Amino acid sequence: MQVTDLKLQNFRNYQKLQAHFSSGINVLIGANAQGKTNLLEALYVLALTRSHRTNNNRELISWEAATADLCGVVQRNAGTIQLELSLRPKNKRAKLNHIEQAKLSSYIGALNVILFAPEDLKLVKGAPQQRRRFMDIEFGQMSNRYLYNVTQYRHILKQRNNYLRQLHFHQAHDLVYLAVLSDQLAAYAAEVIYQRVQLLQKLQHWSQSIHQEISHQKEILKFSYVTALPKDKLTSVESIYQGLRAQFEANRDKEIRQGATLFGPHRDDLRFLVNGKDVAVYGSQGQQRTAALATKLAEIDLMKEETGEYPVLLLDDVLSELDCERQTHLLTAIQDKVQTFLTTTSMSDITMKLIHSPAVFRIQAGKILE
Ligand SMILES: Nc1ncnc2c1ncn2[C@@H]1O[C@H](COP(=O)(O)OP(=O)(O)OP(=O)(O)O)[C@@H](O)[C@H]1O
Repeated sequence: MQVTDLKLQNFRNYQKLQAHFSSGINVLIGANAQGKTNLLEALYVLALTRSHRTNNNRELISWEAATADLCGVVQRNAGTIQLELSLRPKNKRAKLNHIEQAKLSSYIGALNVILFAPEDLKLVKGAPQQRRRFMDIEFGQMSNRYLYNVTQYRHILKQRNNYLRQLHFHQAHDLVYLAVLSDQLAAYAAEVIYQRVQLLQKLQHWSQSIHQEISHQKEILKFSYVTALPKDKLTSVESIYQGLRAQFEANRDKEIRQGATLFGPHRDDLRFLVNGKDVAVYGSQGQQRTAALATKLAEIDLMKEETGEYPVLLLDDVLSELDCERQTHLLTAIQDKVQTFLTTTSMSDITMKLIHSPAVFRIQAGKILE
């Protein structure tokens, strides 16, 4: 799929923008603080209805405005879709082909994007939240079922945590109600965990071959899903559900004491193994970056496998973070295959040579200079 046109009104430092993009590599070039990342962020927000940089809509709306409007035309195999998103400080409205979508989950998926920023190179070593977020964002775009289950899970988790706190402070006493919440939570959690395990297996398949190539066939990358449940319980939704119910039951007093849910997808993690060793613990920085790069590139192929189309790739200043060999891998993997938006303050001659006929956009103070 590709974004052919984008219109922005009062989004960050873009008061008004109208742009037509190439189906290949779009290079957004400009000095610092001119709006390159803001433009990538606009595409990300248009796809996912939320930003990767903030949870606060107010920050996305230009300082002097009350609403930000984003409109994009997306070319897909099945035809053209127009996406419209209107952001206010406390709410948002999304339309597909002029029809308002009551649920954001029916809007998300019309445009699939993969964002790759310098902090993604820390995916392996960074905090567990980063890896959970990675799974939720990417799998949520690939699968409506995942998106639905993870949204419901978060909703019930909030309720259950509130109720555990009330029990802790003796403001509530009904343990039957807690059991009902535990059951509901275990049901959604089981779906999320099962799908994570399944999709990670597929992602591993794609990332292994990319990783082997970058490491010159010397290393094998594997993913391991980290959860408090025993591995043999991860084979079906039903056995995960039963396992979680048993955990909630066995740890009821502990959870009330702590006033929080201690088990479930919000506590799980993802580990990267290279030749059987945890690369976050034993790997060099280079190995950790290679594992992260292979994983991000594998997402492109997995998304194609799951949705039938390549996503749009957003590369925020990552080329400067990669050495020449990894840059070459990245650019050859995406070239002539995936529509890409790439921000940079300057392009080296070597990089420019690697990109076939790039469309170059000069960004200055929230404007694209022709
Ligand atoms: N809500 C907003 N309204 C108006 N301007 C904003 C808003 N939010 C951010 N900005 C401005 O956007 C600019 C930053 O743009 P952006 O993050 O896209 O930089 P960049 O071009 O990617 O630079 P760098 O190369 O340093 O990353 C800053 O000048 C900032 O003041």
